[in-house]
Amino acid sequence: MSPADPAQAAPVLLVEGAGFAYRTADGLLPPVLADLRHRVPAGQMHTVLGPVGAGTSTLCRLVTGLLHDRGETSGTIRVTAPRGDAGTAVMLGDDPEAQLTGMTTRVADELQLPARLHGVSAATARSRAEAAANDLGITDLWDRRVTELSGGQRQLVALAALLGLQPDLLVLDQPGLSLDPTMRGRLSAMLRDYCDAGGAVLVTGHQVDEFATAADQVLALGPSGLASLPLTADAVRAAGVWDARAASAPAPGPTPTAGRRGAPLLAVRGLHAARGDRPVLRGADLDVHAGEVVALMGPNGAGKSTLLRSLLGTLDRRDQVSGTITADGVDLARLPTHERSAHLGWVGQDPGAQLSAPTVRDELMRAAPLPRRPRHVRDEAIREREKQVQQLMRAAGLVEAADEHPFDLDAAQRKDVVIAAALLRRPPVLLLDEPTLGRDAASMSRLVGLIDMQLQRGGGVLATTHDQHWAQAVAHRQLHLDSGRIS
Ligand SMILES: Nc1ncnc2c1ncn2[C@@H]1O[C@H](COP(=O)(O)OP(=O)(O)OP(=O)(O)O)[C@@H](O)[C@H]1O
Repeated sequence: MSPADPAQAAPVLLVEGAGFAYRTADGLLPPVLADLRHRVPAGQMHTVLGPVGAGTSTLCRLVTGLLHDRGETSGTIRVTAPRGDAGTAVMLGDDPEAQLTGMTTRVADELQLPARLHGVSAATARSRAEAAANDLGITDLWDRRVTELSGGQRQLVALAALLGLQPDLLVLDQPGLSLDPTMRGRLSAMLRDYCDAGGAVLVTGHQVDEFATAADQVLALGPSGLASLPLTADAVRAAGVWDARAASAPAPGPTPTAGRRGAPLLAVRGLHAARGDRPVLRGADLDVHAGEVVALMGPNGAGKSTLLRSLLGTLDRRDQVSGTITADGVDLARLPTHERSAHLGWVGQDPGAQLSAPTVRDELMRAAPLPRRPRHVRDEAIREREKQVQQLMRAAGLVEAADEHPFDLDAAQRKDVVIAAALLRRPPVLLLDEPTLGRDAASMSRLVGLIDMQLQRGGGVLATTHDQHWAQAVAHRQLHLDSGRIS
């Protein structure tokens, strides 16, 4: 057998009868993964899809050796280099906020750090970083500060830094999360080149996107393990996965025309915003009417989050904002953030930043202030809140997670907790930054259910998203932000 012969050579990734069970203080939990069998040969990209909770993220951590002390592994998992020695595997995780090392200030340093920490010479680390930045189209970020990147920019910088390690196996958990369609296309082309150069790639996720259609094999992860997944609409639906290629989301409540007859709930005119000395918004205008969902689309770094945060008044002090923001006849631009939040409910890109209670139920019970006295009024308000919380947890599919710590939930569920909390404050307009990230089919339906509750009570929604098909199916109007203006 010659290792040079790809048909005979050991696969880069061998998974043979593998499984994993997490350990808690009370002992081993039932296995999340059991008896998995699969091989990824050099030169191939395989995509494993499954609903939230199927274990796709656990699979990524298992094959990259990140779970040793978290529980019990069974079976064999082996990564092999082309010459037959033990190979290297690296993983890009699914949390865009937690991707970066936190040890550098500038993007150029962040891109070189992993290679430098693995003993690669300074000159080689730099040339690899330059090549990766070039391949991913992020050379313009080279001199930027790491803290000043948008969500999508962070994701690409983290990936470029990992590429500097030249791993045999690249494992990517939901790499399309936070990326605009152009960047998703560019990344999947880059992964193909990586395979053509002899690497192997394993991508996991909950959605059929560019990474599934570009893969050599697509598999579904379900209760009975891994099985080949044909990318037909029926098979994808049966696997519980969201099909980002087709507009299959149920549309939410009231028709836009009904709401758009009256004055808008929110009117934004001539909004300018600069992050430090970098102009981002250059005179953006938009309206949100009662009963409508407005989707705000635009490339990574276009300024969608900047726009939402300008409305709420939560940009940094050194950032400059001007323009008028009118809600219910009030110019919000003159109000401090806590007063704006009576008009605008906020669900940011990183739901973790908005969670503080030890359980989901507590988070929702505390979402809006309750009267302190007299006692009977407070008791009545608590009973009413409990009813609302129960109803929202049912709509958000959170009943079983009521007593869990919000940080133990997956990213989409965490976001649903924050949306439910925002709904309890009954804001006229709900601002959702990337609500579609990381959702499977069931979780997309629950999102529409929550949005529908806001519309049914006469509110409006302004949501940023990179999911064009979701926007087509769910939004009553789509706006495009580019070069600081909205069209
Ligand atoms: N704290 C900050 N300081 C300075 N510049 C920033 C800061 N945060 C973001 N930026 C820059 O402002 C621009 C707009 O970023 P923003 O996060 O609003 O974009 P976005 O459209 O939401 O992007 P994405 O789709 O990737 O989330 C980008 O060039 C980004 O690098």
